[in-house]
Amino acid sequence: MEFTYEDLTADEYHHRVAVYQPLTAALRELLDAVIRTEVDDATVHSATETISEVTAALRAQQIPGAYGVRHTAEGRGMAWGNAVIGLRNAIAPPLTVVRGSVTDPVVAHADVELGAAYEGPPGHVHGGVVSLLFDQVLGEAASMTGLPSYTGTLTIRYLRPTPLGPLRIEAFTPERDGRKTLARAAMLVDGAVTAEAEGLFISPRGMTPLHPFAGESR
Ligand SMILES: CCCCCCCC(=O)SCCNC(=O)CCNC(=O)[C@H](O)C(C)(C)COP(=O)(O)OP(=O)(O)OC[C@H]1O[C@@H](n2cnc3c(N)ncnc32)[C@H](O)[C@@H]1OP(=O)(O)O
Repeated sequence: MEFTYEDLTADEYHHRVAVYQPLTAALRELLDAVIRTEVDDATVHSATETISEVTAALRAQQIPGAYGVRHTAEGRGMAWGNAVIGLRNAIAPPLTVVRGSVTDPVVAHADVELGAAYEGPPGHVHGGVVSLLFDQVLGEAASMTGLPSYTGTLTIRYLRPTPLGPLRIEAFTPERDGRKTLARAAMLVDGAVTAEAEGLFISPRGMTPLHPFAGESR
């Protein structure tokens, strides 16, 4: 698993953010609209054709596989295809993980609003999506020293259904032992905990440290 160095100036980086963020936001709106629309069949057929044309236009020039996890010389992360935080991934909620310091009581947190695309039980967040969000926030909390850490184990306790809408995840790392980090997190809605997670995150043998993580994920 290789991280990719992308030789971008800060201006080029911000330019790309300005180009792709609105595209992804528009597609995210489209996902929501497709789930909730009640227009007539002819309008749906016409929309399907229009979407196919847009897809063909974007496919005119493509990279061969997945986006990868890129980073710039300044240490800006560009996990833009990531399923949870990806700036170019409309499936991603998207989550912006805010990292503090490893000595803070809450080392990382994220606020996110989940809509119709994340439904499991009626009006509530799918259990797999709850797990997905926890995995990313815990992983980033564990990786804050700059050594990327991957999920070895992840246990979720679903205390009550999590309603769609705004929610917060708070993570902390009570134990760090060499390449292994124990991380815990809570999911909160209006200050009440709906789910808890605990995982062991492990940095693979021989992994090179990246720029120490601070601030917001991208
Ligand atoms: C950078 C931002 C991070 C974002 C994170 C997003 C979260 C993710 O989705 S990560 C993707 C999902 N996870 C994966 O794909 C991980 C797949 N597994 C692996 O790559 C490897 O098995 C990995 C890295 C976990 C461990 O491999 P390796 O470095 O060879 O471990 P190894 O040297 O055998 O063991 C190291 C220690 O960890 C323990 N260990 C290894 N694997 C596990 C495991 N799955 N569960 C519990 N403990 C384990 C070993 O017992 C050993 O402990 P000790 O040092 O006390 O003897």
